Amino acid sequence: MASSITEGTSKLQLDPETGEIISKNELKKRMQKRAKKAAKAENTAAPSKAESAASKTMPANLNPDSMFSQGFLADVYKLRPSQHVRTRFPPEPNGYLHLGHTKAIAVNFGFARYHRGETILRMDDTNPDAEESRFSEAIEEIIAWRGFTPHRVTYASDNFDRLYSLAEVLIEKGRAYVCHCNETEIKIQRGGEEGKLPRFRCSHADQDLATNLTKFRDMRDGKYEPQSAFLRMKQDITSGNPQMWDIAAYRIPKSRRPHIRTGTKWHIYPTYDFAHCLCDSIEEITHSLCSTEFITARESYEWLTKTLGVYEPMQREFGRLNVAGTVMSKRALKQLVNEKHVRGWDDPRLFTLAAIRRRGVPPGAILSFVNELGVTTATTRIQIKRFDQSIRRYLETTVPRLMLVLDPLRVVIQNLDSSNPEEQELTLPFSPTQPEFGSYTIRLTSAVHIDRSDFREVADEDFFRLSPGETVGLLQVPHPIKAISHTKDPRSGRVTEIQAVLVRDGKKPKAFIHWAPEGSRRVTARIYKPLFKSDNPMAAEGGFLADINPDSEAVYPEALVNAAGFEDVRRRAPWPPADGASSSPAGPEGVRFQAMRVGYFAMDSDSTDDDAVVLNQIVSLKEDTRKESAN
Ligand SMILES: Nc1ncnc2c1ncn2[C@@H]1O[C@H](COP(=O)(O)OP(=O)(O)OP(=O)(O)O)[C@@H](O)[C@H]1O
Ligand SMILES: NC(=O)CC[C@H](N)C(=O)O
Repeated sequence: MASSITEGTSKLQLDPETGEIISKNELKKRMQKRAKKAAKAENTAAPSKAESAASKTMPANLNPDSMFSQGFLADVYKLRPSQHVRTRFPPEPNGYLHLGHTKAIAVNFGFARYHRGETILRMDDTNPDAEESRFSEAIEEIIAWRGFTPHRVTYASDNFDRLYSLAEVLIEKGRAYVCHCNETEIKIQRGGEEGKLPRFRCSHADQDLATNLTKFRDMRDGKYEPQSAFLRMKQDITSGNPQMWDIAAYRIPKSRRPHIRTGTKWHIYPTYDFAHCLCDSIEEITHSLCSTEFITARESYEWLTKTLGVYEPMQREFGRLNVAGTVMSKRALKQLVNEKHVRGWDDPRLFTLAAIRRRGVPPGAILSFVNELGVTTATTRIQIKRFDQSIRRYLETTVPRLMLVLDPLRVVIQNLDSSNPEEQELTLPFSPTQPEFGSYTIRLTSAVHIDRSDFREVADEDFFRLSPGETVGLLQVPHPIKAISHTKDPRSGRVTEIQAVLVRDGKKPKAFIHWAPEGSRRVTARIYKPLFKSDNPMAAEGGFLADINPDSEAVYPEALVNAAGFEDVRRRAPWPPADGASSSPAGPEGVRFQAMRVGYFAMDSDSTDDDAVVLNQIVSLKEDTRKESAN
């Protein structure tokens, strides 16, 4: 009995346009009808539709190695075919990592793994004004969640003593000087406002070595006011590359804020341009892979290691990953959090990695998304829906299925045969295609709950679900039900209950709907839409806050899910079982499932130990084409 139900329902298909679960034949008919209609409307397809169609046909799990075995990253390796590859991922601990960073993580960790090398996670902590320990802790933790294990975790500040000595060496080589010019003076030296006037060096560049050394030591010893002196590298002021115009190596920060690791030990801090390449050199990085905004910095990177005669790593740049329809800048995120437009840095509507994790996206899905995009030197700007589509594809075969009724409406089945256990005890598979996921039991009770949207008070020939006098299948139940009457709340006019019967000898219904038996577990379900209305919130009229979509979160506090099935899914979490998250303890978000006809869900961290379960929708089951412009 159970197996015949399983077989029967595995032939049912989701109508991607209406969200209904219908028979294969019915779907075929509908598809033919739509194809005819589409053929008539030829040449009218918008580019965004073409993009989404292309992404739908993309294979779910590309060979993860192809990113390294061919194309840009293979060429990078050929430029320096090292025996022992060592890369680094160098975030500044001044905020939370976001979706864009996943590309840099995948590139650096993946490149080293592919070449049997190793990756250092280096906190680029050269600016005490902006950095906090909580960010470096969060970065370490989220990298572990992504499934990557750094060879070592280092800090640029580990090398502060060494960097200081190298700065003195640079002075001794006559390739650095202490300068006291202000911003306006420097601008003039660099060709004026428009950069068209002749460039020249200031008189400080002519100071002798001893003066420079003394002044630099005075800077170190706190004898200069903030911004009254800085160490400049003596590069090539005639170069066409502004990164070679005697850029800063050491500075005295404006605020005297203690450093997260070295406290008040230092009055001076190395700049990115001085510290980054030298930390790469000290750590013997072979391939320093970063995003393309650092291309112009490559010349000074190479100049510095060469001039100092230290080990020379190779820097190469890949295109950034930008996401349309959201904000990722730290300043904007901070404002959204501080002004409580969202629940926090990990609000599932944001694109920080913490938010993506909380939403329930598995780390494996992120990797497969980056693989799909590939790596070149071109910037990739993706729509949120492309990311969602990739996650959907990943989850389709990796998580179990349950039925979740968001907005329950009670249906009394008048003629249930309680003496016939076969009619009541149903065994449901967790997946129609993955028998190893197993099954769970559900009881067809004399009253069940369906979703309010699956009932219409007036029958309509285009509505295949429940309406008076019409039949509909309950997913996995052998016989369909027919609505015979319903009651309403006289004040609100809302339908309160439906009376129905099982139709034991009728035709196969055209559509099937999900349901929950009496005694189901009540949960709160949160459904998300994009947080912003436009594609480019930062450019929106009135600023990004004015662009917030007021309907970005819908909460269903009375949702119902079958208790036994849910408990089993929860007990066996994380789903997918081997998703790369093994180095980090499984959080509530590992409890993932497909709610049939509704979407993919994961348990939220707001769920409490006393069993109040909150669910987040990870992604809908299909792209929401009604809100094309908002995603
Ligand atoms: N959108 C992105 N796409 C690809 N790589 C990125 C992106 N943003 C940052 N990276 C890379 O991640 C690494 C660490 O970056 P870090 O956090 O210091 O950058 P950032 O530019 O300050 O980031 P943010 O976007 O948060 O301001 C760098 O190598 C950088 O090239
Ligand atoms: N070269 C790089 O990877 C740059 C890293 C550096 N933390 C930054 O400012 O983005």
